[in-house]
Amino acid sequence: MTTSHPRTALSVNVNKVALVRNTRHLGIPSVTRAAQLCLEAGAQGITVHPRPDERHIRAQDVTELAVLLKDWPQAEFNIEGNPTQNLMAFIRQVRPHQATFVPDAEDQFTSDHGWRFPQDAERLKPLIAECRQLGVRVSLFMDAEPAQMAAARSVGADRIELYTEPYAAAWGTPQQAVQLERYRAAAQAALDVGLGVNAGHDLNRDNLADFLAGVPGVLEVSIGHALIADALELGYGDTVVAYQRCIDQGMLERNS
Ligand SMILES: CC(=O)[C@@H](O)[C@H](O)COP(=O)(O)O
Ligand SMILES: NCC(=O)COP(=O)(O)O
Repeated sequence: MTTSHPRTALSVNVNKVALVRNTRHLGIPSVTRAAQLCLEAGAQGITVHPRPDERHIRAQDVTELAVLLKDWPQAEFNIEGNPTQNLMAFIRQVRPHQATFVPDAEDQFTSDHGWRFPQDAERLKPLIAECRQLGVRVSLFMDAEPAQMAAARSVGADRIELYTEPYAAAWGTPQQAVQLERYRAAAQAALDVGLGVNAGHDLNRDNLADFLAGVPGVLEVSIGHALIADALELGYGDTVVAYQRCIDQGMLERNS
């Protein structure tokens, strides 16, 4: 499966749709319906993070989304998780476009840090190699540390995903410019060693444009928590359109 996107791609993370669904045995809201509506509105991809405790995305959701995405050949399926826990079984079964490796513990509240090198190198190398043999691109969830990017490349990753919570927490405060500079430098270091750059965690309609205006070469943002919260008010379609406008605004500012 191949994808090409001229602008930063929006991958909608549907974890939180599953979280609400799982509080009853009625199958609503539907995860596949949410994904379909987001894709119809112009989202370029769907992200899930099936955690080992299945608190939100379940194995069946991954299978059903993979079937849905066959009707959307230009859209990307991105599965996130820890490859030393449950992620690799999904990758072997579904062969998504992208696997995002995240170093979460089994009971992690939410993702809160990236891989660390050299500590994580040896256990990641064979898992990255296996994904690439399966035709699956690998992105490593990373803190905005420029010095870590060469090591991420040398273990065989195609891309990194910058963990954006520290930027999101600083947005609108005097620390915003300091954080943006960290992310700019980390993205540039990644680009310099041949890595593609993704970004995600706590991005929202307020902070997204400034991020893309300040950070070079972002190929994809994956956004879930804030986007699904917005969709409760605006509906999936209008929400995706609103996030695409933020992306366009950020890229316009970057290029002007
Ligand atoms: C890797 C990342 O930043 C997201 O996957 C985030 O961890 C979402 O997971 P939850 O929806 O379980 O918080
Ligand atoms: N990779 C980040 C992601 O998929 C969504 O993170 P969030 O927007 O739910 O914080």
